[in-house]
Amino acid sequence: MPDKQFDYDVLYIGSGHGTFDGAIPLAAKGYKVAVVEADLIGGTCPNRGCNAKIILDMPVALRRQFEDLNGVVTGGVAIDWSQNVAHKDEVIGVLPGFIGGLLDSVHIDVIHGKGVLEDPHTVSIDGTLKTAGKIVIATGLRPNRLDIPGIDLAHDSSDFMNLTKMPKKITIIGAGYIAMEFATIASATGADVTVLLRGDKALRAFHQEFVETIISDLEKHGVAFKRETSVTELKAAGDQIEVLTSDGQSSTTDWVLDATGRIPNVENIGLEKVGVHYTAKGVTVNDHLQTSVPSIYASGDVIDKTQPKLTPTAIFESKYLSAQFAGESSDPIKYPVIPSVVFTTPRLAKAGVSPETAAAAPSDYTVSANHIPDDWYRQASKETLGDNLLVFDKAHHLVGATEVSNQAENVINSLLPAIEFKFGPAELNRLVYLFPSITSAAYGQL
Ligand SMILES: Cc1cc2nc3c(=O)[nH]c(=O)nc-3n(C[C@H](O)[C@H](O)[C@H](O)COP(=O)(O)OP(=O)(O)OC[C@H]3O[C@@H](n4cnc5c(N)ncnc54)[C@H](O)[C@@H]3O)c2cc1C
Ligand SMILES: NC(=O)c1ccc[n+]([C@@H]2O[C@H](COP(=O)([O-])OP(=O)(O)OC[C@H]3O[C@@H](n4cnc5c(N)ncnc54)[C@H](O)[C@@H]3O)[C@@H](O)[C@H]2O)c1
Repeated sequence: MPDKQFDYDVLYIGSGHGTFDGAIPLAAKGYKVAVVEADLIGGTCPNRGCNAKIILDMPVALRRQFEDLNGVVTGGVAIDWSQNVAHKDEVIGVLPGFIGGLLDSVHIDVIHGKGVLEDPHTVSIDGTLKTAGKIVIATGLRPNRLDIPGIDLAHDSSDFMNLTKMPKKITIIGAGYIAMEFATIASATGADVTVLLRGDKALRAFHQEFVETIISDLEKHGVAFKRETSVTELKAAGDQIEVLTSDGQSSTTDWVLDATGRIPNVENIGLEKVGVHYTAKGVTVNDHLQTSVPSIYASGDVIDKTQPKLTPTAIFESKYLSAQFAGESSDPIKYPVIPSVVFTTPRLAKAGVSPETAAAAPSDYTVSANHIPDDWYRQASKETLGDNLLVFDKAHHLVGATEVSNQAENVINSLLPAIEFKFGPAELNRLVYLFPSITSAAYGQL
């Protein structure tokens, strides 16, 4: 029950999904909760991550559908970038107020400013001290900055999403989620895009054959990929930027996106002073998301973890902590199957046991392969490329799926209950789906 010796029962540092999905139900149960936020309420995902990005991607995905249905649908489709950004701003602009309103509705104190740990129960916010029985570090990640001369000439993902005019020529450093998604958006909007890969692989956590499908499709759409090419320096060259690379070459571009990863916000928040352990990957926690200081927990992207640093993971963790703090459970955290998707066109999505794990243990798993254009439902939208791999255990339960296609995120989402709850024939036979639909197409393959 609420503890009267502190200002709050729980104080969260950061207001992203690692906080608010759990803080709101906790406060609704009568616990006294505070949220400290140095920037926009709601954190990265709504303001400069998932929500913002997917709005900019909507016309890009639509353009792809038009392209596929070319001949059936006639007339060109061009993306007006400034309208696209204006639309994004209109939709996400209200989100901090909306999320702030949800916090307010359950009497959570929102304190604006930078939170710094002073002791195991005290946080200072720009000089004001607040105490809490429990403190949650949910400070998230920030963009990595390459350590090369001239890096100040490069930009990050937030700058890209706020561009008022799409540059003619864009160079992207890195080949992870942000690089591939933003290369897709920029190219579809008319930019001449070059992606520089330090090694020879993009999207390392995904099935490489499917990653190559995306790369060759982007290449067909004009994106250049240069592998084994590290950037050594950026130089101002009039209105342009000169990009010097490890192969001794140099090229000019209008705009550079440094998409070399995101790093945890663990510095200058008092972790050393209070004794909270952390690594370069984030705050170290036990199986109750508790740090090395028992009254201090961590949630969301700032945790050093093996699970993907994504919004669904942050939501699950903040809800887990909420139930712990309310005394509803004392179980260690047990992560469900966490799906992930790269919003390129086509999309690349996956969940559960990977084809690589299955291939390494052929006595435990079987894998079935499906070519997307063979399915009549995908023929309806003239999808011309795409594949999936479905992984089954010995009892023929679906335990993993990975797909590259225009509708991969919806296929993987549809299959998720079967993977998480290990549906067998009895459960599968009880499920009927709206027909025709992507879900019925997805289950038709099992
Ligand atoms: C461009 C981009 C696209 C993305 N797209 C997707 C997607 O499509 N799907 C998906 O699942 N995930 C996506 N992500 C990842 C997703 O945004 C994160 O996983 C999610 O936001 C993590 O939530 P969080 O609460 O842990 O951290 P954040 O949302 O980063 O919140 C942390 C908050 O803490 C605040 N803060 C930091 N230090 C302090 C301090 N000392 N005092 C006070 N406040 C502080 C920050 O200002 C921030 O608001 C994307 C990320 C980016 C950058
Ligand atoms: N669809 C989604 O769910 C989505 C979309 C965008 C971002 N995100 C989240 O944001 C995080 C950050 O995305 P990201 O794309 O910045 O990171 P990432 O970790 O996915 O990719 C980083 C890329 O930079 C490369 N790199 C790293 N150091 C480098 C160096 N010194 N020189 C050259 N290349 C280097 C890596 O090899 C990799 O290709 C993701 O891990 C994910 O959690 C998710």
